[in-house]
Amino acid sequence: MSSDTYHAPAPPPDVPVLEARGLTKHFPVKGLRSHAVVHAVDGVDVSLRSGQVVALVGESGSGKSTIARLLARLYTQTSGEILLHGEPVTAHRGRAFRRYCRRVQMIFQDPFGSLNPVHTIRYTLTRSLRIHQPKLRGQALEDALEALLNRVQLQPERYVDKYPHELSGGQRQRVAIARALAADPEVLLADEPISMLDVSIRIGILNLLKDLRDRLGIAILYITHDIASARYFADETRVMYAGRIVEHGESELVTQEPAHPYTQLLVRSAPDPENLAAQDRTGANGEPPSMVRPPEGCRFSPRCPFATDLCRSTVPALVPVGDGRKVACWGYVEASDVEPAERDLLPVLGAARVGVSA
Ligand SMILES: Nc1ncnc2c1ncn2[C@@H]1O[C@H](COP(=O)(O)OP(=O)(O)OP(=O)(O)O)[C@@H](O)[C@H]1O
Repeated sequence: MSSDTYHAPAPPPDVPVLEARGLTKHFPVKGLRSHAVVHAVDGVDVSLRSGQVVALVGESGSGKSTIARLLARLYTQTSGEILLHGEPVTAHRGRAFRRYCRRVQMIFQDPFGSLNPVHTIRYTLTRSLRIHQPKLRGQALEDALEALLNRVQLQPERYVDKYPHELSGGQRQRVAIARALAADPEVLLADEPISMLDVSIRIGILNLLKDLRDRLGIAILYITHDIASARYFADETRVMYAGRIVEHGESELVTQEPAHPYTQLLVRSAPDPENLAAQDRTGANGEPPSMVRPPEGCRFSPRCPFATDLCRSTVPALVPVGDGRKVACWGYVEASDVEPAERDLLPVLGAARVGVSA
């Protein structure tokens, strides 16, 4: 990165920098003599815009990391499209692929594992700068290295010659972010970037990412199981359950007035979102479903206290519920929008609809 100002080509305002449409990934199940697959991601749409953070929230195993890896082109999708500035992305190797990888960088959960312990910070960052900006030489390379460390709020003279084991977890994650910035990316895919860090330093990393969003105009996909951090950090929140998006909208709305019974369960179980198996006050209970044989219809229906036969048999589409929010739940579908025979099967969510116009 050669200066403080964002100089990637500005997309037209209504074209997302990076977009996924109907993204689907099925992993073959190894060892079985069948065509069984893990339905990790099914028909997911995501749009990332310059200077915006989108949070992807859900329990472990809901498919969040698979989406990040598909967008980073570490996996090939089973179906669906990925578009960069509105252009379909198809390359898996060669120059076009390398150009895509420069624009779309990933930050991993584990800053301990993602930095090579035998190299200094200078080596790691200089190597990344050389790969992504090969014209930088001599003093210009030194200046870029210094700018990168300043950008992630690490004093160059203090940290540049240190090894990863001499840094704290938060400092290591800052170096990992600096390495991604060396490519001058337009998109950062941050997969649980704070979950392995001490609680006391998490906010500092989120504030750094916010600063990159605001000052460099970077689009950020923030993957987390912690819906409270999505409220703090993300402009938009998408809630995933068993490979599908069940609700999305402005983070403030989704986190303060959750509409989908699963989002309500997530919000109620914060700050311990992994502890969802016990009976919840809404009556939702049980475990996430098998992803090899996911339930027909709404995948949340086996756990949902409001589920009817319609929920158990037919997948609900994402329907608008006002203020730009969409929810995939039969409880929000207007009776006039379904066949007369199905009207009696629409679930009545009662108190679950609080805060959302019917
Ligand atoms: N390479 C793979 N081969 C087979 N199955 C996989 C593979 N990667 C992920 N899965 C399965 O796909 C589903 C979604 O996994 P994924 O890691 O995307 O979920 P996640 O929401 O990111 O969970 P976590 O927060 O635990 O990382 C899980 O059932 C997982 O076991």
